[in-house]
Amino acid sequence: MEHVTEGAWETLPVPLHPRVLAALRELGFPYMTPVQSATIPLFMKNKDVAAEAVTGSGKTLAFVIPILQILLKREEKLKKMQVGAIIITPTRELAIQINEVLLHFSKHFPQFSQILLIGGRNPGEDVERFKEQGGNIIVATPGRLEDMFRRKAEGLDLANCVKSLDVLVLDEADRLLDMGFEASINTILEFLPKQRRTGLFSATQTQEVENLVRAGLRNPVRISVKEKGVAATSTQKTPSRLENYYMVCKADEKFNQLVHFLQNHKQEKHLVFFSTCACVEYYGKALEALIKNAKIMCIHGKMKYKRNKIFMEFRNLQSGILVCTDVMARGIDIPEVNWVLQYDPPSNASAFVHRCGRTARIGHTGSALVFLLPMEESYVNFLSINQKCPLQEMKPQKNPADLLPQLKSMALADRAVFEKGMKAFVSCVQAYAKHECNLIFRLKDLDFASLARGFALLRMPKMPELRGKQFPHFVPVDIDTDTIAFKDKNREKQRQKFLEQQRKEKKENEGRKKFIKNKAWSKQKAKKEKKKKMNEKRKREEVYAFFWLRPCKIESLSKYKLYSRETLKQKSHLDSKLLPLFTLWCLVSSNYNFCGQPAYII
Ligand SMILES: Nc1ncnc2c1ncn2[C@@H]1O[C@H](COP(=O)(O)OP(=O)(O)OP(=O)(O)O)[C@@H](O)[C@H]1O
Repeated sequence: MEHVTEGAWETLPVPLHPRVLAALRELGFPYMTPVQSATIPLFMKNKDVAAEAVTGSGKTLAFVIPILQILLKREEKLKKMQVGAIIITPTRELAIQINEVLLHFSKHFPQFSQILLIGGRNPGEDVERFKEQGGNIIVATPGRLEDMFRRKAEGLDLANCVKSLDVLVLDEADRLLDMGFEASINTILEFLPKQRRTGLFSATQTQEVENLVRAGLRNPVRISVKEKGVAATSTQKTPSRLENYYMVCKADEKFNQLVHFLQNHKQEKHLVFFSTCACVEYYGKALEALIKNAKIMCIHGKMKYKRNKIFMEFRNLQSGILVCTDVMARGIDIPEVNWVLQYDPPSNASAFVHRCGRTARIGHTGSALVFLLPMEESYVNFLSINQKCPLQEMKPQKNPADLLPQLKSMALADRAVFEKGMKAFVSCVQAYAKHECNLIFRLKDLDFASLARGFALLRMPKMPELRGKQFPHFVPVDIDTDTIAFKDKNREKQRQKFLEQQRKEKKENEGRKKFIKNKAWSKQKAKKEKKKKMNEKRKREEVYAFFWLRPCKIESLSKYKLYSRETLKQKSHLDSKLLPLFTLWCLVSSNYNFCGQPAYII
């Protein structure tokens, strides 16, 4: 460990509280890491810091310790409901992890209350917990913290509680300050006092000054810490002890290569990253079915309540595979992860660094492997330049077992697998279109047929991105996929009921269409008849209007000559539009003559 730490804690210019030192001894950390020795003295003074250090280099303690020291130094002790420090981090798992690290220290300081505010729990319970135990130190995710500011009606005036704030920390700051969290972070920052210390921490720290100003940093000290033993000129963002590989293979070979790799690394601990939740669901089930004697777990952002349980369970495993999305990309500190496998490259380059950083932490060794399609190979060069992340090539296994037919059989046997595969493929194509490096990840050049074979699809799905395209190299399975039933009897019963309902509605609709069509025709016919009668009536009315001009008894009707509309037009030289007006004028002006002679009726 000495190769990654420098200096004992006692050498800090500002001595740490004895109980902080005691907690560090309990953890077995006699020495500081470079980022800790660089950041703690500055943060404990009135300095705002923007710290950048490689993944797994101890940034958490670099802000947890100063927070405790600052609160211990307060002249006016914090009351129960007064908030002295807030730590914001992008994911629930990371907030849970930081909260645990903090608890290890705050348990030595009973005068400080600490509260975890994250999604996936009942916000009303959070309000009650806060009112009951207070929250001198808050560890939170942005959405839930923002929500808590809006619960004054429930008796929690958080806006008032934070007036005593001394320290704000944004962990994984570049992620928190990007567009995804912009609204929440801006809302939260508006409630916080400007007079405070602010610290930003990340392995890929934001460089935009406006982001630093937005976060409320004043004359921040930028701390960019190298690993010990690495050349000062090195700008590599991944740990020096990380062995980073890439493998080039076609889309319909990737899954077989992945399974071959995992089957040959069974007694180890791996993270396997996919681009979407649906891919995690589909391939997680597939790996579970195809790789025997290995613990395979899945976690992604759309899971509501299982996430925490799965995360804690996997952390305690000696070996196993966690299939995940980027919800596990940043900050997660799982001991002894041997390999980070990226089945899908991440949507942005900084996520690549953070994913790799789940292994080779704090001086341990570790390896990472990213699968690239032939057309994506230039990503290697991009990573080397943009993220200072050098990769070595790993050749694909020659003739690995082809497991795709087994995956197809699973889909034919259970509609749940079939639907998961289709949904995963659609989500993968849609995610591909959103790559930050869209010059490398070009949707228009993607071989959809090969990709569909890699998903073991039974047929190509209907989706806008595929509209009008032909796939001669994709051979669909020759069955009507609507006949594939769910293995789960209840789900199949529901489906059949739904299909029956659809059939009935379709029949009704056809009947309705026919009726409407007939009705429309008959309506049209009736309309024509009506129009004809209307026209005849109008003619009569127009002329009758003259008839009324000369009040006479019905028996004398034969004496009157009835002008037709056309004749009236000719005689009066009036435009047909004006004729009704003229008629009206005559009625109104009781002018009984027409063209200088009494009106006649024929
Ligand atoms: N001074 C130290 N001595 C030994 N181990 C330490 C020390 N400080 C932290 N560690 C351990 O190093 C590991 C990584 O720490 P931490 O999670 O804080 O890294 P990080 O820089 O925040 O990583 P990431 O960038 O992924 O968030 C943890 O297991 C932690 O317990």
